[in-house]
Amino acid sequence: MDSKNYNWSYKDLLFGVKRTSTKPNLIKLEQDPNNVRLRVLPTETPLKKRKILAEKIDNEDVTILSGSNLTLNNAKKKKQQQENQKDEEVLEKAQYEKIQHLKKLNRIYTWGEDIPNPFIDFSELKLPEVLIKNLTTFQIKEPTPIQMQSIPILLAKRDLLACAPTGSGKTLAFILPVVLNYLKLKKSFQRRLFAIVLEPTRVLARQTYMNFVKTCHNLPITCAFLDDNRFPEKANIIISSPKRLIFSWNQPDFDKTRLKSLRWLIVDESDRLFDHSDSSGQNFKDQLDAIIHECNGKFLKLAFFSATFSYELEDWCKNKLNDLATICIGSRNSANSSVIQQLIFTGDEHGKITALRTLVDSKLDPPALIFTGTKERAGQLFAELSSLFKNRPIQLMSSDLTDRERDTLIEQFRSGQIWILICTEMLGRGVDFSGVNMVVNFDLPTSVVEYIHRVGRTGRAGRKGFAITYFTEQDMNIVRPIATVIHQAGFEVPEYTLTLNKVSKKSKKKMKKFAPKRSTFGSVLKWEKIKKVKVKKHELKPSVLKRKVVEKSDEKCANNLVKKKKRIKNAKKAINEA
Ligand SMILES: Nc1ncnc2c1ncn2[C@@H]1O[C@H](COP(=O)(O)OP(=O)(O)OP(=O)(O)O)[C@@H](O)[C@H]1O
Repeated sequence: MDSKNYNWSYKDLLFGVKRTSTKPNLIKLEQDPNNVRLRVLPTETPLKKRKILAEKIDNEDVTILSGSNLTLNNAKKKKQQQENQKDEEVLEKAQYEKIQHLKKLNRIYTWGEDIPNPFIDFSELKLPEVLIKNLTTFQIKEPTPIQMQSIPILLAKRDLLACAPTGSGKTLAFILPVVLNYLKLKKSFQRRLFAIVLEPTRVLARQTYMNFVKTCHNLPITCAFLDDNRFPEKANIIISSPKRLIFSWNQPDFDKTRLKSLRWLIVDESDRLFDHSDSSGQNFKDQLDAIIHECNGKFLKLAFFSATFSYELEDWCKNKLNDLATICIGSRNSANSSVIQQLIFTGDEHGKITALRTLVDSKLDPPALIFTGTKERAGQLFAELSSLFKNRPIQLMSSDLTDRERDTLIEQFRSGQIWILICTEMLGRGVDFSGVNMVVNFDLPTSVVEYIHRVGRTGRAGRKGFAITYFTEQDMNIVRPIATVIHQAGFEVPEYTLTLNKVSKKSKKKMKKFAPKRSTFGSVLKWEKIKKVKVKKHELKPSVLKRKVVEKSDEKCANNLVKKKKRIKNAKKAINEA
């Protein structure tokens, strides 16, 4: 039996490639004329019935061995066994080749011992009816490549490090196995804390929480989003930022024994978490160590997901975890292949405004996200575009807004009420705006990782997207890596950008802390005017400030509010003096 004789047919999916058979794990033996399927009848079957059956089954691949035929001598039996073993080996080989072929087609690369095979169809997971219904409601019919591979690994309860492009469905790739593993628990264990999902920001934690809620609709699972300091009492799955989680554990009424039952710790956007240093100097590695120290249950498993690969994270996982499985979909650190990318030289900052104006006037395909390097520049650009295009719904997302205002803006952008959203790195990662048609990098991102995530806000869930990146004379020392990524994805870039000097380690480090200095553009005064109005609107009276502090019962929040108030006061003073 030669596996090459199999004539599998594959169909292209939104994300990947799938074999068309509805029973993917069964090799169709009938396709090979050399195959013989054996059917053994018990000896007690009457001779008459045996004869009738033999005549009835007019099928070459079925041989009926009657009871009397089973009285083979030992030599014949041995031969038969050898042949059976050979057949099994051939079948195994065919199965192995089929899986390898499927992995190759979907660009699924794995490392680790005994990696479970990817699945092809959700029906193979034997999902409960309710779950199937929930997925279908959200148009989820076929698994994406990361889901094909990560779900079987997590169902096998293995530690995992997974890297897959932006918008490729990583969230569901951990939600589904966590939910399925939970549903498999004995009823007596089902009332306990089962999984914690860590997200780098509140916006992302809320988004992932919403995805859990949608997936678990009508299922006996309680999910909670840790938005204040209280660790939810009855939740089975908690979604939080690491900082907020640690803070909630430090509350006097927190019962640490609850963490003993924890089975899963999922870290999303994991490379950013490893990279990130907050103002207190504490980085995520320390926070994660603290979290793992507390969650030291015997059965705890860890899974890390990200769109960009970090060697630091890989080293950490290899050192700390046993029996780690690693997945990478496509090439490491490359932009999503559904996005058409363009790199445009504009000379200087005024050139950028001219180019953007032409773009908005002619071929802007809303909804669009425009990224700037700092929140000040985002404000200036907002002022500039709002005065140029008075009738277009343009908005500004800024860290000065309250959580609620940010949530509202995101919802309005998702629903199409806002056409152009100007923002900073704050929305660069993880946020799922599945309908975004265009991303404009008004300011060149300072690293390839930043570029990949920003550009990944479009071209999600298999849709096409378009990304334009501007650069000026001032960016000549940092443009090369980004030009290389765009070029490697098969798009044209100005030839000279590929041969410019490499970015030194020192300036890479510096750029992580401070945005590159850029000349101003348009009229700064316009933004100052708008800001003044905004400052008035958001001005925090002492009574409001006090109430907010009490509401949040969070000393740090209070400090931040006081600092914010001081900043606003200084800004007002500066404006008045000017
Ligand atoms: N199997 C599927 N079929 C169709 N759509 C899917 C499937 N899985 C996920 N999606 C959709 O794809 C979109 C992107 O998914 P998700 O946000 O999980 O991407 P991601 O890989 O986490 O991206 P990022 O790295 O940018 O965070 C979502 O809108 C989600 O609903």
